[in-house]
Amino acid sequence: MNSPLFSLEGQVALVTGAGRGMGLGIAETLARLGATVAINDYYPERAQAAAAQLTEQGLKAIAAPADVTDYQAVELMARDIEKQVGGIDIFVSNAGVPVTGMGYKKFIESSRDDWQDFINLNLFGLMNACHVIVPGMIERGYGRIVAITSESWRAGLPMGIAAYAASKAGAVGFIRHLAAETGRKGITVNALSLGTMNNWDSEELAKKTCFVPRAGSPQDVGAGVAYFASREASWVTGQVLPLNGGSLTA
Ligand SMILES: NC(=O)c1ccc[n+]([C@@H]2O[C@H](COP(=O)([O-])OP(=O)(O)OC[C@H]3O[C@@H](n4cnc5c(N)ncnc54)[C@H](O)[C@@H]3O)[C@@H](O)[C@H]2O)c1
Ligand SMILES: CC(C)C1=CC=C(C(=O)O)[C@@H](O)[C@H]1O
Repeated sequence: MNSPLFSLEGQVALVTGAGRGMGLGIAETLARLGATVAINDYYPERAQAAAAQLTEQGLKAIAAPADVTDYQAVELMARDIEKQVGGIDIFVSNAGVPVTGMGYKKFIESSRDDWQDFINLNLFGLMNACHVIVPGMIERGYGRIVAITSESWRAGLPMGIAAYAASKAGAVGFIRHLAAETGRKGITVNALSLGTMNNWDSEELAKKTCFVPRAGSPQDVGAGVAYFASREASWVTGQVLPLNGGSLTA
């Protein structure tokens, strides 16, 4: 019998920063589609609680704590996931808000240390994991990579997030090149670009700025990732899908 459309049965997915927020929504969606999900987070107890939340619902999940900005920690994490549940078929790079917070600051008032946190997480965090995970995907001839970026990579905003936006733009440049280098090996690499989401007290802003007048949810993000992560999306690569309720249309 053919599997149902968009089934991820038998596949292993790693989602970074999945202990809460958008990442947890992504992990739950992929698990509901049948994947075994490795829940990464910087905070081990957060990763464990999220994995327990999913397994209590009868879904397949394990905790995979690590700081994604630390290359060696990512290597160890990937090896451990492989040992426990098998090679990683789907990688979602979601961790993007530093554990020190967004630290909103006008660019000229920010320091090089402030910039470093964003670049380390959104650019090196993504590159570390891809460098570790892609060789296994190439060996198996299959892989799906999804990076979570932010509409701030393409829209100038006066919110004091220039370094964050630059790190997200860097991630978009990177995924396009990785897509070009891996498309012939059965791997697709795409990004979802998020607008105003519902975990940052931004419902009022979203009501004013979105055609669909609400902030986006972890379930909205999970559904977008599920498409890119599916076998069915095998001809979609190097693309960025805006997920923003219509707040930006160009
Ligand atoms: N929430 C929004 O409004 C919004 C808007 C646009 C884009 N985004 C993007 O969506 C993604 C998820 O955001 P969120 O709002 O759910 O974030 P969040 O802060 O609610 O959760 C992110 C998780 O990532 C973990 N994390 C942080 N640094 C890490 C590291 N070095 N290694 C491993 N885990 C780490 C945190 O511990 C946290 O549990 C991010 O990439 C963010 O940039 C969010
Ligand atoms: C442009 C707007 C929809 C927007 C972009 C990026 C955000 C982010 O924090 O990453 C949002 O807060 C949002 O306002």
